Amino acid sequence: MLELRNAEACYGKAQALHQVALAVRPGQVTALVGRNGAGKSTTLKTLMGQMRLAGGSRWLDGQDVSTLAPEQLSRRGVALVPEDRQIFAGLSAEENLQLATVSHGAGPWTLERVYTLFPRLRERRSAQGTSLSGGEQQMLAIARALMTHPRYLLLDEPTEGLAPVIVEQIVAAIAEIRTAGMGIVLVEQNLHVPRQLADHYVLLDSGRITWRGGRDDVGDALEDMLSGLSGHVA
Ligand SMILES: Nc1ncnc2c1ncn2[C@@H]1O[C@H](COP(=O)(O)OP(=O)(O)OP(=O)(O)O)[C@@H](O)[C@H]1O
Repeated sequence: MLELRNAEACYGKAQALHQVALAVRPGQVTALVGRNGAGKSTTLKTLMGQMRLAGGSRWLDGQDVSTLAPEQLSRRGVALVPEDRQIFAGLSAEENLQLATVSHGAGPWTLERVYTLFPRLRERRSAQGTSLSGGEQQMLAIARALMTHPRYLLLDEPTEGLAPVIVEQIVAAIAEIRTAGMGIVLVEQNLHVPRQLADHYVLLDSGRITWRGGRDDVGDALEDMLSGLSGHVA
């Protein structure tokens, strides 16, 4: 289990997270929802060790890993797919994937396995990062994270701005990864994608968790809370 216990995080003097408690379990998808600026990305960065904890703690499989750097957490099986994807533009799709192999070695995820998950990437394996579409870049970003052999995968708005047909492919891939036992945190601004995947929901507002519930608890109330907060929920 990957956990934050009463996590606090700050940008300079501005506190972005207040007492955030979150547990990510193997084989389950936790959806982190909330409006722009609510603290969703900051929560993922705090799970990944990219944000220093100003208070509280981070735990991985029962061990306090509050002071570990992102590289150390990556080696222990945590991977973040950032909102901007960070594809190496001058490298081919396959070279982007091979870089992860260089840094993390062989393991359960191989080129063959990620190409089976995302057949489009096999077709585009020689294409430069710059020539990939937004959807292909997102698939590549997820595939590259998988090549680090994570047990916990943190996805920051993986379907933002993508065509519905691509969104469905990414949703299907996330569902398959979950079945393989991955613990997943899915950040989204709306409920469309989480409704197809999430076991648990956490609503963030101004850096605080203001609501949490299971798949069966999600109804109009959460929809209303989200639309009341953001005004542009799908
Ligand atoms: N690099 C930064 N420096 C200063 N403040 C930041 C920085 N990144 C985020 N913040 C602030 O921290 C708060 C939480 O931002 P965060 O990006 O975590 O929200 P979010 O829910 O992911 O929103 P979005 O959907 O826009 O990505 C916001 O008030 C934001 O302005």
